[in-house]
Amino acid sequence: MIEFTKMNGNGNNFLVLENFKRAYTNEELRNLAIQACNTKFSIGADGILVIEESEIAEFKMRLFNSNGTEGEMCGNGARCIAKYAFYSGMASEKMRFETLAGIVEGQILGNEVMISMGRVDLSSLTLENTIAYGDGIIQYTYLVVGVPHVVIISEKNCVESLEEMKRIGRYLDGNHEVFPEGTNVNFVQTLYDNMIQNTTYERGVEDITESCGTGSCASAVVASMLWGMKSPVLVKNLGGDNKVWMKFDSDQKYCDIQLAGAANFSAQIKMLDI
Ligand SMILES: N[C@H](CCC[C@H](N)C(=O)O)C(=O)O
Repeated sequence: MIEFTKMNGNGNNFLVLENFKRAYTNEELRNLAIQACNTKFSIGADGILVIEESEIAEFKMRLFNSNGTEGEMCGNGARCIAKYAFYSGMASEKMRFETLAGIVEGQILGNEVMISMGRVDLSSLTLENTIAYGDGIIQYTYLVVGVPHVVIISEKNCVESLEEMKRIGRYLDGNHEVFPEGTNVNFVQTLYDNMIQNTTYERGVEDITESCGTGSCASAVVASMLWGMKSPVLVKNLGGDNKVWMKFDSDQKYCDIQLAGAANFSAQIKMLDI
């Protein structure tokens, strides 16, 4: 029997698993993610968030996506883990934890959680790349915010439906010549002055999710660089809002990013039949 806590950040939902004594090997965690995240035959989730000991911070967060791959970072997941650590007495309101993408800082702010994502390297960022798709081309920006992200302006590329977003997402994620590690794909649209709509196809889930934290940050950076949007940018996702603060270096080569939004508990689960 395996005990999980189910949590979500704006509907981006995870099964939290403690693995302090390294009771589960990487292989077991991969298989567990594939099995437990299956909605029809098991519990269902976008991924498993694993908490382990860290030698350089208070604890370590790992993400195993629903297809069994391990992601380096997860913004919505980081908020959930911070809340989990706080409510289970592992950390105080302010904490530092390790991820494969480096150390992040979390702060509990009532029902919301703020995550300092650290410095994002923008030195190799080109805003308008093109790639062939069907009979035409797609214009996109590529940047890494902990994990790889493509940002596509929906209107400019005439992307209208979720089905089309999923098709484009799967096509780019699967194009390993251009994206050797695969990629998350965000579709962004301006709503008002400092407000955007962001819809994300997630690598590792191979589908559109309700929200993506690192994707919200990637889209906010692009909105700021392309449209001059001022920080903080309110990022509307299908499942709720994320707020993104950005501080660019004077030459725009680096950006310090903070992400805030909801993190909620939904269930305590004992998984049977493994
Ligand atoms: N949903 C996550 C991103 C997960 C990244 C994962 N899909 C990968 O790239 O392996 C977030 O809130 O930032």
